[in-house]
Amino acid sequence: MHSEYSILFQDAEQLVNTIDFTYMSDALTKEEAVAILKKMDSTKAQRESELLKTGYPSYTTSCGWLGYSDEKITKLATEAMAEGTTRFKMKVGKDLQDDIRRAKIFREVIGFDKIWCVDANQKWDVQEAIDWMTALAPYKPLWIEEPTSPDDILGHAAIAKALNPLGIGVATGEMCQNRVMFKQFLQANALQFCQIDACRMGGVNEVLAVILMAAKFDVPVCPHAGGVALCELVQHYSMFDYIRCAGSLKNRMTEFADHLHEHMLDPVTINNGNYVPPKVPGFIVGIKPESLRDYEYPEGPAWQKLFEEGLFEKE
Ligand SMILES: C[C@H](O)[C@@H](O)CC(=O)C(=O)O
Repeated sequence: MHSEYSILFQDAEQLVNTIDFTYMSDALTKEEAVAILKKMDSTKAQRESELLKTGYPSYTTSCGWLGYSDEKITKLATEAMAEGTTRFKMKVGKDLQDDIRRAKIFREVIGFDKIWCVDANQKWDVQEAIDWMTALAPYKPLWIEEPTSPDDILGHAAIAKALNPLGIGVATGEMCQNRVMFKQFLQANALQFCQIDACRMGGVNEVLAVILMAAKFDVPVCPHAGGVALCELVQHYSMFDYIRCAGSLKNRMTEFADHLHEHMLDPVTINNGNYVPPKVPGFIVGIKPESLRDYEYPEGPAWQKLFEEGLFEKE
């Protein structure tokens, strides 16, 4: 793995020099970042070999999308457990009684020994989020993701404070574009799970800054990956975080959304609920030429079929 992750195995000073610390020094200084990396150096090879053996923990969102029938949730969660998955996320926020019923189904299928999280995708106001999650607390969600506006840092802090006694953390970050926003979330104790997104952040350097800040605040990084090719990209960050920054897998897991991987040149592999470290060098995602050809708008055969079936009208 070392060859594929060479940039991530640079010495601490070299790696830290790739990060812009402007606006960050009240949360993490360059010297603190170097110290975090150096502290992990002596044991990083051991964590690298562990990852190569067992992989990195994933959680699945693919069983709990809004609109899935009770039967579909039961079927998919049962199948996921049979494949070794022990961490799950369910979408919430449309109807409370519907969420309570689906939460009950989830816990009946997976039990209370598995990790189960919920995601509201920015649906609620602050007090509404607190009330709604209080009603779901008996089902023991590890976190509520995006409970309110992704820009409302103080709102997230109020929700986190109110839900803390119930053992529910706040997760957010998929809409966060930069290190300054994450800095404030961390300083305000407004998130307990840091969900960097590989494509919404301003590049590798920006993500490395947030991973190092999260390590300083001892906040687990659990990357968002519920979109096209995000799993393929973000797995690298999780493995870097484990090997060089956090050094722990406690409450750390990377989202796995099981769609569209068949179009990737090097699709992610999940084995027994864990991401298998990629073997292809580089931080890249390639889409198969045949997929690009078939889905090119509007002449690609996939679009032509949709037009013929009347599902879409050609503009
Ligand atoms: C599919 C969208 O990107 C979004 O619903 C994914 C998401 O919020 C998540 O996976 O978390």
